[in-house]
Amino acid sequence: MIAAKGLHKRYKKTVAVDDLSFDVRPGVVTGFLGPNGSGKSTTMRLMLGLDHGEGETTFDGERFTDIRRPMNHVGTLLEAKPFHPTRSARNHLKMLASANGITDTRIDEVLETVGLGAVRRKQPKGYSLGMAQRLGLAQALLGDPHTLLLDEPTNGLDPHGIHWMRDLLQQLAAEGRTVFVSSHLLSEMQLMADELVVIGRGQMIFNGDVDDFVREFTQSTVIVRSPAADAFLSALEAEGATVAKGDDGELVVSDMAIGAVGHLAFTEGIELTELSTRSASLEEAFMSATGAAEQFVAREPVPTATTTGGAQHA
Ligand SMILES: Nc1ncnc2c1ncn2[C@@H]1O[C@H](COP(=O)(O)OP(=O)(O)OP(=O)(O)O)[C@@H](O)[C@H]1O
Repeated sequence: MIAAKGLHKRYKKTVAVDDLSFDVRPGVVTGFLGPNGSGKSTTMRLMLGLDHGEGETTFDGERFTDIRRPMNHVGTLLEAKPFHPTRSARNHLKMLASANGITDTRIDEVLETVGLGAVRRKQPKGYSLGMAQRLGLAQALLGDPHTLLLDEPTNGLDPHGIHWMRDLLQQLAAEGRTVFVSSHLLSEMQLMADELVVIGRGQMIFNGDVDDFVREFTQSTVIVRSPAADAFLSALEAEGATVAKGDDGELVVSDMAIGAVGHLAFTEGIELTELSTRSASLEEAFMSATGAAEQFVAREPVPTATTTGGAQHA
């Protein structure tokens, strides 16, 4: 269990983390989301006491800096390639292992777990970003910790690697560990995380269940198909619903519950061939929740003369 209380960090005029408090519970994957520059990495550094700031974080009741042999309790991955460039992956882990009373068998075990068994004697300077992330994860897992704190672990991984990472983190959580992981891959997070901490400009936006986040920040719609679509559209609008008609004739109904839509069809004597709900995605919820808190907003591309058809051929 992680308990973060009153985390606060200011860089001169910038408040990077603004009085954040949250709990991360064991047994589930908790995703840490926020737009670029919202303070995720700073929060994670504060949690580990690697940055000066206010507030306190405890891991199963203890501050990270007070834990004897922290690798055996809290595994961390904060940046890719934090390795000596010419020391082999195995030697890198061996150095950490011997300082923490971890056996050679465990080193080979974690290298196999992360898929680096075959290249364990290679120097990390020859590693791709994805391989470096795997070595970073091996380092985090080395002490068989009960808690994992991972900043963008899927960064640089190919689709197979991302899938593998998702399965692994879910398995580690199912074993009862506390898994706190940041990522910009929202579709992946929707599949991987059970709970979320969402921040914007250093402030808490949401802390809770993924499904509740999607429900709170989006509107699910009701999809209707009917041979009398136009007549039903008018009836729905007369009842105050907002209705959009798709090219293929489907009606997308907002502001009315599915039961009320079905009841209206019944009272109007209109036949329906489909009546279903469409839930919004985590990405839609994230956009809606963090839109106002986005710090870096790109300008719309300006069309050039050639793309607007302004160029004339002689
Ligand atoms: N060493 C630093 N000096 C000054 N400002 C900093 C420093 N590190 C971070 N910041 C600022 O603090 C804010 C939060 O940055 P942080 O890197 O924690 O965000 P993030 O959510 O991890 O971003 P990203 O998603 O882009 O990785 C940003 O405004 C950033 O510019």
